[in-house]
Amino acid sequence: MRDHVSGKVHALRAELRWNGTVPAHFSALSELQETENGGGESAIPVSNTYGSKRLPQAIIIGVKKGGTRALLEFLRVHPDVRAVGTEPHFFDRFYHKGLEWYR
Ligand SMILES: Nc1ncnc2c1ncn2[C@@H]1O[C@H](COP(=O)(O)OS(=O)(=O)O)[C@@H](OP(=O)(O)O)[C@H]1O
Repeated sequence: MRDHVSGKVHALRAELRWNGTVPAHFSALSELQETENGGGESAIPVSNTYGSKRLPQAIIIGVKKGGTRALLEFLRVHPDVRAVGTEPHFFDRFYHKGLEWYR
C-alpha cells in the first residue's frame, strides 16, 4: 500500500460511532483489522470506550499542502470523532514499525 501513496499521508484515528458497515474506501483498513482479529465480521467494531488502543476507523490521505490539516480540524469538531493530535505518518514513514505501533 505504501508504494502507491506518493504524497504525504495523514492518518486519522477516529472513534466514529457508526453502527453500520465501513464505507468501501475504508476497506483496506477494514481488512487490516480483520486480519488482526483473525477474520470474522466485515464491519469494524465500534467502540465508545475512550483510552483503548485500536486501529483507526478512518484515515485521511492527501498530498502536501492539500488541505488535509483543515479537513482533520473540521472533523475533530464533531463530538463523536476522536482524532490524533499529531500526524502519525504511519504509511509513509513508520510502516516498518507495524500495527502494534500504529494503534
Ligand atoms: N479550504 C481551503 N481552501 C484553500 N486552501 C486551503 C483550504 N484549507 C486549507 N488550505 C491551505 O492548505 C495548506 C495546508 O495544507 P496541509 O494541511 O496539507 O499542509 S501541510 O502539508 O500539512 O503542511 C495551507 O496553505 P498555505 O497557507 O499556503 O500553507 C492552507 O492555507
